[in-house]
Amino acid sequence: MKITQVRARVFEWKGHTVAPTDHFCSNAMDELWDKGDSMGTFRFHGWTVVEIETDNGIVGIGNVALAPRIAKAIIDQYLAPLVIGQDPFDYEYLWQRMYRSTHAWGRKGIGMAAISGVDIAIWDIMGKAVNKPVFKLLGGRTKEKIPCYASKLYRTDLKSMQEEAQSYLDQGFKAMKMRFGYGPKDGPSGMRENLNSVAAVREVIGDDIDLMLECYMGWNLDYAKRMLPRLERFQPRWLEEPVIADDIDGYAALNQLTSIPISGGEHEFTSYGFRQLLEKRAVSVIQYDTNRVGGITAAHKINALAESFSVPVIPHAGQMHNYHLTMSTLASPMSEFFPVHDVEIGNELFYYLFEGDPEPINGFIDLDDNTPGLGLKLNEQYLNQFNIIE
Ligand SMILES: O=C(O)C(=O)C[C@@H](O)CO
Ligand SMILES: [Mg+2]
Repeated sequence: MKITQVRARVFEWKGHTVAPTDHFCSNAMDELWDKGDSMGTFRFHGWTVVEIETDNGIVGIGNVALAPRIAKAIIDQYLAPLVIGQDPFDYEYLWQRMYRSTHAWGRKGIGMAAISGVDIAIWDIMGKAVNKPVFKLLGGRTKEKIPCYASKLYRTDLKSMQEEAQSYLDQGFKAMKMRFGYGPKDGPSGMRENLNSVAAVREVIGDDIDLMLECYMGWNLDYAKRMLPRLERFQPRWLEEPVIADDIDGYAALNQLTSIPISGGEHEFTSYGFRQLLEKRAVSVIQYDTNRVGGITAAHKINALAESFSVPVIPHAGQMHNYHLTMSTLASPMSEFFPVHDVEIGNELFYYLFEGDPEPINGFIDLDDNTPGLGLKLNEQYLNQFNIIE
């Protein structure tokens, strides 16, 4: 079997969106005097869809969620010529070919995200070619079904957050993640706001539900050091990305500071990046996203690495490209799940683009043993609501 064509298309949402309100979610821009559209650091309303065709008619589908127009240009100009004419089963060779030939500029960030999209499509082809789901190619089913946590609870008024938390309980979720709205610039009153929001959610969910806390890199080390002891009484399952992704020593300091596990890795790349995080004991939970970290080929290696350090892997986002990895390793006890709703941040855009993602039932998702590949196809229903760049 040979790869004959690589097609990268950008899908930009032009349909209805919900605008985030002020203090919706702390983020890395909050430290600057002129934050500009700071929400833009994590809001993305476009996606790259990669379709790779083979000479026996199989089409594999991959995706990239970051900087879609740049990802498309990288795939078109650099990556497609490297994989066309090659056997998709040589996935490790093809990964190294893409990684090494773009190494000067591509090993982290959007270069690696573009490689991820191609790699995911290659794994989809392999699954379809042998008529097996991708998780069977990665080691098979290690759990009856995958527990997942509801991930939204952006900072709004506390009553709305409480109602939202209650809705996840009603749907049977046993874990959920909330976002902080305030950071260092907001002083003691912002600290109080942050603590009040956690108290409000805990009040509704009680002590028997796991609660994860997300900073999205919107704090700094000093602020996080002052917040962590104050948060201990809420017993969070983890505190996520308190500082910017490059401050690995900061993560390590915070991870040793209190009983609260520090999580990260959503903005880290390849097994080399994760080896650093693990060796420095910088994170207690690993959160790569397969569509950035280097695809399934890289994520599979990181799972093995994490297993040897006894650090759980709970990938960012969930969604099919991550679920197959979670299903096939004991290193991964759980998945994230973005509730389906109107387009707001962009995380939920995935469901407008693709169909086939499993719906959670009572806080669990399952994968079908008989659906070959990743099990995704383009969702025709919303195609006319996207500006599609060929
Ligand atoms: O789900 C996460 O971990 C994210 O970081 C999502 C992002 O949209 C910020 O909340
Ligand atoms: Mg996160």
